[in-house]
Amino acid sequence: MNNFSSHYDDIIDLVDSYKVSHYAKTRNFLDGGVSYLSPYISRGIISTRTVYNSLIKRGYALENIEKFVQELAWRDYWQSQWDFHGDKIDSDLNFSQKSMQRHGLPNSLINVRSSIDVFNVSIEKLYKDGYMHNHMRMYVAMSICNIGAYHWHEAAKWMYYHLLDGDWASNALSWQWVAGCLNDKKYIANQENINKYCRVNERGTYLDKSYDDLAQYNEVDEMLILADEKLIWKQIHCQNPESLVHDDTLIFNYYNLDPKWRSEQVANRILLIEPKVFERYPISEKVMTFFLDLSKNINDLIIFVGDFSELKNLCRGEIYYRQHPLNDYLGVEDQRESLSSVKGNYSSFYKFWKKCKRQLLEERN
Ligand SMILES: Cc1cc2nc3c(=O)[nH]c(=O)nc-3n(C[C@H](O)[C@H](O)[C@H](O)COP(=O)(O)OP(=O)(O)OC[C@H]3O[C@@H](n4cnc5c(N)ncnc54)[C@H](O)[C@@H]3O)c2cc1C
Repeated sequence: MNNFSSHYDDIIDLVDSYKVSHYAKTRNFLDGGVSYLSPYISRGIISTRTVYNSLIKRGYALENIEKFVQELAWRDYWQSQWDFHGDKIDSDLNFSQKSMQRHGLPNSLINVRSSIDVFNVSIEKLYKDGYMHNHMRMYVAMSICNIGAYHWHEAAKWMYYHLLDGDWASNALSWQWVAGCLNDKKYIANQENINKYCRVNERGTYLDKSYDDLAQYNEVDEMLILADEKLIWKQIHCQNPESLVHDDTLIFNYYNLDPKWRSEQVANRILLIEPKVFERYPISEKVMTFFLDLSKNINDLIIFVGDFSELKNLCRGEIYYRQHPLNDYLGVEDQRESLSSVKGNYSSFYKFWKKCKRQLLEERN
């Protein structure tokens, strides 16, 4: 069971005490030495840069922790793709999803009735803890999209709904990567692979086949029944203020909860919850509670539920916010922190990484 603390000092302790040495060798195993930092990075309470700086300060050299830093860079890469493509990441980006036959979600998986036990255990854990290991996310996504022939979009929304680290760029684009919408190649894993990385020994399942057989799959009975699943976010009720005390206003939101951001500035601190964002990308009650708990690290924060335009009417002075593709705010925009300043559209992660790594090495010299 993962208990994700919402206290800032605990989070910084986690960053500063993370032992990265076994990461490259063990990260693909369900019980491997991963960092569990994604809920904090996704909520913008810390950044990929915070994590990298902590490692460098502790004496690690980039060459010895490259795999881990590459994973941090994957996150920045997906973000830069979202910045570049905007809403286009909500549909098949580079290639249409091939052999797709249905929309919706398979009842067996999302209601924990799969004939593959380790899927049931992991999905139950997702509902309970709000976390799923990266390799399991890939297995579940490939089962839904490439075996069950479901379109990726609703399934991605379902996973995002339950993840404490829900980040629409990492989520939607990873689902698209699995479904072959980014590079026209579908990701498939068979039961032997799952058994190895999950340390189980399941036999005779629908995935217990050779890769050639799996590539020819037509239909799997247990994947055909659609779930009647509605993702509803529970609006929080709060009384919006009628006026604000200070001249300037800092906007925090689902993607920016950094208590260190402009912390010296005298300003109103507003947690802006725009219903239109959560209607489009709903989150579960559990995830909402975690988000609100994390926001308590920001002193004197006022929760405002409504559109930016309504908030703007209450503000006298300058409005400050951090850049994010979901924001259509007006005011002074600060950049988000990332590993490097590399931005824009890169057709492959490795082209992006090459530039990012060069910057990281240059900054060392
Ligand atoms: C289908 C699918 C859906 C996903 N949805 C999300 C999501 O909604 N939010 C999210 O943050 N990540 C998502 N990921 C990426 C990845 O699974 C998680 O970032 C990772 O599992 C988080 O666990 P960790 O912090 O222990 O990672 P670690 O392995 O310790 O990695 C350190 C950090 O690097 C970044 N990272 C690691 N792997 C990836 C990756 N494959 N892609 C992007 N960044 C990565 C994360 O910020 C992570 O915190 C998804 C992956 C898949 C395959």
